[in-house]
Amino acid sequence: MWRESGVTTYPREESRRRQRRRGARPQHQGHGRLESCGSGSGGSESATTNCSKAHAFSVVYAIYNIYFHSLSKYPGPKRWAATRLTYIFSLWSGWLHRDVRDLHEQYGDIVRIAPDELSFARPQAWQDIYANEPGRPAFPKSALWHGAAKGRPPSVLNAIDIKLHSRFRRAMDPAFTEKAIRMQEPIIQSHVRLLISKLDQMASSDSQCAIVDILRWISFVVFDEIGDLGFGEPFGCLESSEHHPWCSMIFSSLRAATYRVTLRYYPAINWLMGFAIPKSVVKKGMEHWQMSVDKINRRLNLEKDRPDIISMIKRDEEGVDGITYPEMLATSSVLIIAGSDGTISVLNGTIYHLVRSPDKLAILAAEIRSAFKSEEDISLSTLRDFPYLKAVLNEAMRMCNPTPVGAPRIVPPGGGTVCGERLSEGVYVNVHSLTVSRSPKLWHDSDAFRPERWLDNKSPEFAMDQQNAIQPFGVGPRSCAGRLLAWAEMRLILARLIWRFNLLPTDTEAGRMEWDQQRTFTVLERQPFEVRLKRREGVEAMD
Ligand code: HEM
Repeated sequence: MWRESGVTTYPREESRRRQRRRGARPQHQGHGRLESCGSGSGGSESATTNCSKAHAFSVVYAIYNIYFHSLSKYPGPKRWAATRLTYIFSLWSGWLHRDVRDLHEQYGDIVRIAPDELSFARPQAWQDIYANEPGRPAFPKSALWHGAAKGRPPSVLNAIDIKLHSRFRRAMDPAFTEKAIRMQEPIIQSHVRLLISKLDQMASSDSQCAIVDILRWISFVVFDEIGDLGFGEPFGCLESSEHHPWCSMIFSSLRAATYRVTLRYYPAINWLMGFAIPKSVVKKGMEHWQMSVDKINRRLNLEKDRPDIISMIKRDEEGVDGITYPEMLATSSVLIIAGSDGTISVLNGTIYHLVRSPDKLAILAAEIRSAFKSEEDISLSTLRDFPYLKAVLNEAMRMCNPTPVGAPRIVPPGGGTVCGERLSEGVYVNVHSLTVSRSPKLWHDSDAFRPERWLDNKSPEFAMDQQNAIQPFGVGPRSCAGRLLAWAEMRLILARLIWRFNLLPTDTEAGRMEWDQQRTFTVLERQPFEVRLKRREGVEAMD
């Protein structure tokens, strides 16, 4: 390692070695090459002149960005600094998370990844960007990335104004406390029980062993749970063993939403969006919204004291001390997405690593199986005190971060300081989650799944690990509202799976899925993952 411009960098050879170790990534196209206009054989003279002017402007703009912009002093490739296009093409390819990680390896822990954006790979940046500090609020979200869609009411996720957002959080937070989750436990347990019984049937029907796409089943249970808590009715995924159209729609729309957002970087061509998006996609989006409206209306007509999230969110039609009906509509849709995506990815990632690390799985199985005589004794309150279970999930969140690209913020009017660097208003900043999760500067044996690093009595080799480098639930006023619920669900689902089944690898194509070969469109685009499930000896089949 050496230092350049006050920023620690890796030798390029080390960077190349790491790339080789991770394996070649699938080919993708369009990497930051600016299209040349050319004159075109039949083009008119004026078109040629306009094209030449545009070309000249692009060149001047790129030169300005590279050499004269206030961020020029920061390291990074010229191709990324010259125009936003390189970033956008990388984002569209689904490999932005890995491209930026490679840039950090090559250029250090502060890298310029667009004319007006810096990526940070230092733990301190979490505090500086996302936390409220005395006399200085957290950096805001930007309208570009998080602005509400036209004609839609604001939700907790896209409420950019600080006061509006804090009204949302004051109204919602009571639905996510320890006490609230205790009240929600019977609903959560009922879905986990149905999951286990469905899997048990599959394991029984095929000589006590079944190959299952565990990602699919985790998605079913998480969607049913959050649907029941957030909309007042499950999606019925477990019952039908199929994704409900609402859930399938989310999967297919995230990539399109990422593409759409990037057009906002170019307001002059943003209008193209109307033509670029196929009518069928627009229609599906409207059906999706209508489905949410119908669901929430049905729930609001149900009894008030059903212990779910909806009943615990404070309402106020004046919008002063609670959230209004339209805000509730927008927020409950968002809750289903925010409340499912991370949990599904982390649980899938946990199982992915456990089946590849039988020694760790054996320790976890011993911890869980020795503690409970009966599966029905497994409850949220008992699982809180299981150190290895907690360590396994923490390590899975490090290795399998559901949002490896991070969460962009914008420097507010008046400027701001991140890691000692004074930045002017309007600069985009981000902590790059993938890099800080896997950096060998921050973690011992950084690319290996080692839950032991999170134990109180960890071995000295992990003493220098910087555990505050990862913040899977974010930091500050906009950090995850549902983190306690996420922990509760993850502990319960994993413990009950392991209590009943032996989880084994399988040599099918989906069983050989490589975690780091998954693409990211804002969140991870998960690939099917198969495992073999075998009911433990001595455990009776479920009714
Ligand atoms: C392992 C699972 C989860 C992870 C890793 C996770 C992670 C995160 C992160 C990093 C953020 C902040 C995003 C940003 O700063 O832009 C966030 C926000 C949020 N999460 Fe989660 N989350 C998880 C599960 C849940 C669950 C179960 C719920 C409950 C329904 C939930 C509800 C929310 C909400 C409402 C926000 C928006 C908070 C705000 O803007 O004030 N999350 N989550």
